[in-house]
Amino acid sequence: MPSSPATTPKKLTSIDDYKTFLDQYDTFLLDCDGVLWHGSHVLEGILDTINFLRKNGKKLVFVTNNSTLSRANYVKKFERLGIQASEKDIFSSAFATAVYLRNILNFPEDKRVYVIGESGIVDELKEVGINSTGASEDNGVIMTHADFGTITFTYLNSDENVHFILTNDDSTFPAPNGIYPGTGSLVQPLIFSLKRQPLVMGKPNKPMLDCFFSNYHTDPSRTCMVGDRLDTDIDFGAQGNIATLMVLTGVSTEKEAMDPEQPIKPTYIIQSFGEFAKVDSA
Ligand SMILES: O=C(O)[C@H](O)[C@H](O)COP(=O)(O)O
Ligand SMILES: [Mg+2]
Repeated sequence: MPSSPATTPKKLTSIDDYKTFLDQYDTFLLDCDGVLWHGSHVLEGILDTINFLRKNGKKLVFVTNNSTLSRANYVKKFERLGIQASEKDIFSSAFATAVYLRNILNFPEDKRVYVIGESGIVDELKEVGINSTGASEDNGVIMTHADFGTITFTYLNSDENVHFILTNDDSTFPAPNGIYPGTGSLVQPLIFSLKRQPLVMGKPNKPMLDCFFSNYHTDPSRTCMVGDRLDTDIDFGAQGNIATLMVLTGVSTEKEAMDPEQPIKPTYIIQSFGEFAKVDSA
């Protein structure tokens, strides 16, 4: 069950609000899609904000449910977009999935995973010595956002010992020209036909929580999760017992966050993470 502050989120609107907020935290866990960028389009003010925060000694860590790239390829994407990043500061749902299969499932060396998805999960599995394929002699099935054809159904339906794992189950994701169905939406026909629930790795679930908090040590009282989704990013932060800042440049809305019926509430709300660049020029 999500643990979240019952209090009403505080909306940050002035330079003084921004300064007071920033003074409270040393480490920021940054979601990527909908906070830093839409696809490969970096949002306004983000580069200046990142440079300003780092200039002021703040630590930035990237925590994304987007499993399309390995950490190594995320480093290349960050650099291409003008952001310095190293693999140790990147936590993706593909990395959390690989860690889970290796350390928790102790995935058999002689078996392979059937992946529906992109190079991110294939490369991260390879990093931990797990081979993947699209053939039939496998005993694990992982999906990211891609076509969930009948082969997957046949495979998962044939043997209940076949692990059914999702890197993430986001219902949608923010792209440069709109919001599109995410992994969680694309897999519904399979869940309905199989009458079986997958194990989900990404935010806000335990595999991603364990992957981050066992690999990255930070003072929770001086750490803040920044995200665009209430049901993944803000819930992830709440379960990690850290403060949360919701931006309005992605999927969740201020109305949803302020709804008295909303069980998962951010500590703070801001229009965009790029707003903090204004503190530097104030
Ligand atoms: O379907 C997806 O891949 C996710 O919705 C999306 O990419 C989320 O990425 P994040 O906002 O966690 O960076
Ligand atoms: Mg996001």
